[in-house]
Amino acid sequence: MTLAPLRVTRQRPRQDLAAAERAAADFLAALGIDCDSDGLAETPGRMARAYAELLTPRDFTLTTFDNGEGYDELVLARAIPIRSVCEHHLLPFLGVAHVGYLPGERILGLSKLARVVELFAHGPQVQERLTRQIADWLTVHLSPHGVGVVIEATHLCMTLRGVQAVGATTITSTLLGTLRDDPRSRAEFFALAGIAHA
Ligand SMILES: Nc1nc2c(ncn2[C@@H]2O[C@H](COP(=O)(O)OP(=O)(O)OP(=O)(O)O)[C@@H](O)[C@H]2O)c(=O)[nH]1
Ligand SMILES: [Zn+2]
Repeated sequence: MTLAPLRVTRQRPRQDLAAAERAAADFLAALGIDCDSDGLAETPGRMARAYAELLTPRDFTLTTFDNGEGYDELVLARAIPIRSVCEHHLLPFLGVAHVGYLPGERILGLSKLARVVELFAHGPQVQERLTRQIADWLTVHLSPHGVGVVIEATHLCMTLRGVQAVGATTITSTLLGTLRDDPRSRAEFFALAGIAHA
């Protein structure tokens, strides 16, 4: 097998944690929350660091391999944990992603499917775009015959506040190539992902 390591790095946004901490303190003060008590004194700093962590993806090395053995069955990673923040409220949405592909020229290490999910989950997102970005990225880097991505998530902006639809989950999917066009492959993908599909 031929190794083709590829270091995946994201252009990190300029981050000024001290400014973010001051802004968090102002934000809380504007909402009438007094940070002078012992318990809250460090909170603006924690908020700044927590959001910096949530919004910044980790770099990783992606190694793809020639599909020398010609493996042509579905490869699927089920229930990859997903955590992101919605770009409308900057509140978390949490759930799982099922990511599969029908190998073409290239295959990749199984852990990298979860890495790709993590790469796009960081930063302000909407679930539909996140789903599509994962599928497109795999299509570009693996030239597979098909790609399927399903995300099932709970949005805290929908459950904790607003409409307070506690327990509601949102499912999004992107199917490309054979997984979109061939009913048998599509049904197999949904069956292996454990999703009821008419
Ligand atoms: N399509 C989509 N919508 C999202 C996502 N995350 C949050 N939203 C929605 O974004 C919308 C923002 O609507 P607005 O009316 O501008 O904001 P809002 O007044 O806070 O809306 P409510 O949540 O209904 O109180 C809401 O309907 C959210 O449920 C997502 O990933 N995809
Ligand atoms: Zn939201």
